[in-house]
Formats: sequence, C-alpha cells, structure tokens
Amino acid sequence: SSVKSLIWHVSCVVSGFNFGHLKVQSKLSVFFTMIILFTYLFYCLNGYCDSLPRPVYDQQSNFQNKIILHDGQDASQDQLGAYNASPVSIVRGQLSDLGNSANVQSNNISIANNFGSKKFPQAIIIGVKKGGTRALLEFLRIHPDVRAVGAEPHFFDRFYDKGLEWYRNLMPRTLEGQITMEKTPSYFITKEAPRRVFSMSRHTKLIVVTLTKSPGLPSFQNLAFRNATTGLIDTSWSAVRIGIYAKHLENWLRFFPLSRFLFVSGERLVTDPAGEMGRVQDFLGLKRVVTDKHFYFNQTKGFPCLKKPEGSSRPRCLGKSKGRPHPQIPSEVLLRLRDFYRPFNLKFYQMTGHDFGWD
Ligand SMILES: Nc1ncnc2c1ncn2[C@@H]1O[C@H](COP(=O)(O)OS(=O)(=O)O)[C@@H](OP(=O)(O)O)[C@H]1O
Repeated sequence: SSVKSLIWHVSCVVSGFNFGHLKVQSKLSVFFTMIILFTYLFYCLNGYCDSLPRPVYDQQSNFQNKIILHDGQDASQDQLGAYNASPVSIVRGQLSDLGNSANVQSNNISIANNFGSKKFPQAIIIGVKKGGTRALLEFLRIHPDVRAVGAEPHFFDRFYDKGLEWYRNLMPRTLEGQITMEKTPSYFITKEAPRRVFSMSRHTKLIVVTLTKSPGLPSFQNLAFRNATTGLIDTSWSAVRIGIYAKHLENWLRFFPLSRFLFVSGERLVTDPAGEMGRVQDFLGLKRVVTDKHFYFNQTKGFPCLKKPEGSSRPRCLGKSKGRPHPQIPSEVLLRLRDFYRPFNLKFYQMTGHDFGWD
C-alpha cells in the first residue's frame, strides 16, 4: 500500500508539471524517463532490487516464527530486549532479534542490517534447561560487544540436517570485535552435539548454567520415583537425567578441554547477577560492561530484572514463563534425591575442579 501511495503521489507531481514549453519529442522523453523511474522504484520497494540486499529480518523472521511453534514458551515473551546506546549497539538493537520484531519494521533497519557479517557463534550457552539460560543471555545482550540470536536455534540437536550455512544465516550480523552467541540448553544433553559443535569450531566457548533446584511439577514424586515405596529413582525421566551433569559433561570432554567451558551458577545468577556476569564477561574476553548498576531485585517477581534496557525507559523482567511458582516437595523426597545425586555431583565437582556445594 505504501508503494501504491508513492506512485499516486509521484503521478500527481508529474501531472501537475507544466510541459507546455517543451516540444513533443522532449515531452515524450520526460514521460518515458518517469515510467522507467516508477518501474525501478516499484521493484526496489518490493525488494526485488538486486543492488539493495534484502533486510536480514526478512530472512530471519520466517525461521523465528517456526521456532516459536517448536518452543512456544521461550524467547518472544521472555525477551528482556535490552540494548545499548553506543553506535555499535544502536545497530545491533535495530537488528532482528526475536521479540523486538515490532521495532524492526522501521526503514532504518534495512540500512543497519547491512553492517558487519554473519559469523558462526564463538560462544554458545549449551545448558542446562531451566537453569536460567534465558536470563543469562538477556543479561549478556546488554553488552555492546555481544550479539545473539533471540530464539533458540536448536541446530545441533533438531535441525542439523539443514547444514552449517543455514545455521550461520540465522546469526545476527556482527562488527569487528563483537562476538556472536546463541543459547539452546538442550545441547548439553544431546549425544551428538559435542561432535557437531566441534566440527563447526574447536574454539567454541561453552557456557553451562548449572543449579541444584529440583524440577518442579505437581506430581513430582510420582514422576521421579519408579516405585514410591522402594524409593527407586526413575532415571529415564528427563528431568532426573538432566541433573546427572557428570554424565553429560563426560560426553563433551571427549571433544573440548575443560578450559573451553564456563560453569555459571544458576543460584548466583539470581542472588548476585552482577558478580556472575563479571565471570562470564571475563571468560568471553569482554570488557566488564554489565555491572550491578544494570540490575535491581524485583520483589514481586522474586528475581533480578534489568533496570533500564535501551530502547525503553522502564525496567524490565523476564516473562511469565520464567520464575514460575514451584510446588512444595516433601523433605524425604528431597533427601532421597540428594542421596541419588551425591555421587554424580561429587564426580562433577572433581571433573570441573569446583565444589558447587549442592550437598
Ligand atoms: N532474572 C530471572 N528472571 C526469571 N527467571 C530467572 C532469572 N534468573 C534465573 N531464572 C530462572 O530461570 C529459569 C528458566 O530457565 P531457562 O531460561 O534456562 O529455561 S529454558 O530451559 O530456556 O526453558 C526459571 O525457572 P522457573 O522458576 O522454573 O520458571 C528461573 O528460576
């Protein structure tokens, strides 16, 4: 409709011209020039113009829409949408991150989208599910040198057959000195993921958010135990299996040295987000830009939130699907689970050289 109205406006301007003083031949040449100009404008505005690359968001939004179908609760509603004010971050803020698609409609975007190039992520948040991975990624995105995909790409677990170029194409454009990131917490427990990430780049930095929180479901005991009376833990239940960190880490250590990993404490990400973000920024080789001045603790939400994300003058917390109320789990159930996890946790402490103090 904007194309139509433009043509209408230009027609009005042309018809308003006084061609009286020109010869018929000149009038005809002006007329044909106008026709050529209209056709060119029409094609360009419809995105068929070869000399103007199509905006990245055109290519990404289709994919991102698909992702919402697979992973409805994530990304869009949970984005904190935090941006920065530096020139670099204005560009990145305008680029197409899921959840900000409304901002992406402006004309500036297609210009901004052409800066930089799409690179494979140099760092990936590979786990763990429900560990606080969305919070970590959104906190990191405040950093002007971090650019990340909003949705979870699920490339190394679900969409690997689409190929590496497909994956790279999902990435936001980055400028010199910026790092590309994504988060898909199911990678940590995906058997094939370590080999696949390794074949993309052996230098990929891997971040795992770990925590000791018991998975919360109303029928937790029924699901966690094969037999409530014997107290035999059901290790086939994914919520239980996810927590056997040592087992999953073993799989990754076959391909990556420990130095390539950072284990972020899911608990401290809530109690001391700035402190934990300091470690993360150091690990990624970034300047410590994200500090305590970016956070406040929202009592109602019960979690740290961002004070003033760029592009908004109001503080923002993660959406409803993050920080849900959890059911009370009887203490004897917790005790049995602790017993079950203890040897695995000890092994994990030994493997990482860090006592997480979960016992
Ligand atoms: N700042 C902040 N705001 C809200 N929630 C926070 C925050 N920091 C950590 N958490 C915890 O993150 C849990 C969700 O983890 P993930 O984002 O990794 O979940 S997911 O695997 O991507 O679905 C989520 O789990 P639930 O409490 O079960 O909803 C929170 O406990």
